[in-house]
Amino acid sequence: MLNLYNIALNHGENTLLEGVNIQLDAGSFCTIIGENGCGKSTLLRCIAGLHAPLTGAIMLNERTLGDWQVKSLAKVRAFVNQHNQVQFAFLTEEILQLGRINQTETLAQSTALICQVAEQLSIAHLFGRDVRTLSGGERQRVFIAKALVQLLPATSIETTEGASTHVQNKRHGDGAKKRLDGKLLLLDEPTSALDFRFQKAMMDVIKTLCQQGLSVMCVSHDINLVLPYASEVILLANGRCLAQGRVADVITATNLQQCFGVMPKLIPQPDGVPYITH
Ligand SMILES: Nc1ncnc2c1ncn2[C@@H]1O[C@H](COP(=O)(O)OP(=O)(O)OP(=O)(O)O)[C@@H](O)[C@H]1O
Repeated sequence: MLNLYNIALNHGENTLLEGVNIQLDAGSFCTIIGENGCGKSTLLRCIAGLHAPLTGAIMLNERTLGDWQVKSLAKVRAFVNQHNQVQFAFLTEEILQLGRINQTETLAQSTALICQVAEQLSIAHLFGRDVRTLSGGERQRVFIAKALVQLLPATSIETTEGASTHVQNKRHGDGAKKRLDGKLLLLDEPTSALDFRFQKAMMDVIKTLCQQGLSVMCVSHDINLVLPYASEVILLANGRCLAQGRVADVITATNLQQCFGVMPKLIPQPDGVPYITH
């Protein structure tokens, strides 16, 4: 659903990205890992349309980004920035409503979806609050919720099954997976401000949406948190893909040493994804 061909980007004499090729399928959770300043956010921002690459092409659902109409693109691609600064006195629910700005639906429909997503991400109690007064973690959850509100169909409802919750289509039931095919969520360090409980809760919500066809690209420094959820990994170094593919193939001591310049210890785990420590 997402293809990057030979992406390069410079800033002055500095090469920020070079020769980046990526293919992402529907339902994939791709995590991007690499040292500070290697170009992870720059890469996400290119896909988000905030930087124009010097060379190469980015195609979403087999259409070049530049060929998309802005409103259509906003319904299938959402970006959560690393820093969510707000200049004006928006209420939490107003931020979420911005996620539905391109939809042709009634206020009741958008409000219903917003309430469901807010409930799922445990931010409903923040309605009525100026987002500038929220804590870092509360604000991070609000902006991830806004991105989900932007991508989800208005008919989504929230259900609870045992300990886990998921968003499911009221009318189509088990046809849920089809509904999010072709939709892309770009996350730049989405759990950096979240506490122990919400880190896992957030990852579980996103995993469930991936099972419904959502594709996710997620930059994170919290390797041990994200790797168990990742269907694929990109190791970025100096703006180039050092390695990319399945976790088992990419997450090796040698690759990580090459990426970060320190030799890690990989402790085997029952799920096959090693715990990485110094
Ligand atoms: N507007 C800019 N002007 C000059 N240099 C920039 C600009 N934006 C980014 N850079 C540089 O590009 C490089 C890549 O930045 P980027 O934010 O993509 O890194 P990152 O891998 O996301 O890092 P981190 O892990 O610290 O968030 C860095 O060296 C950064 O200083």
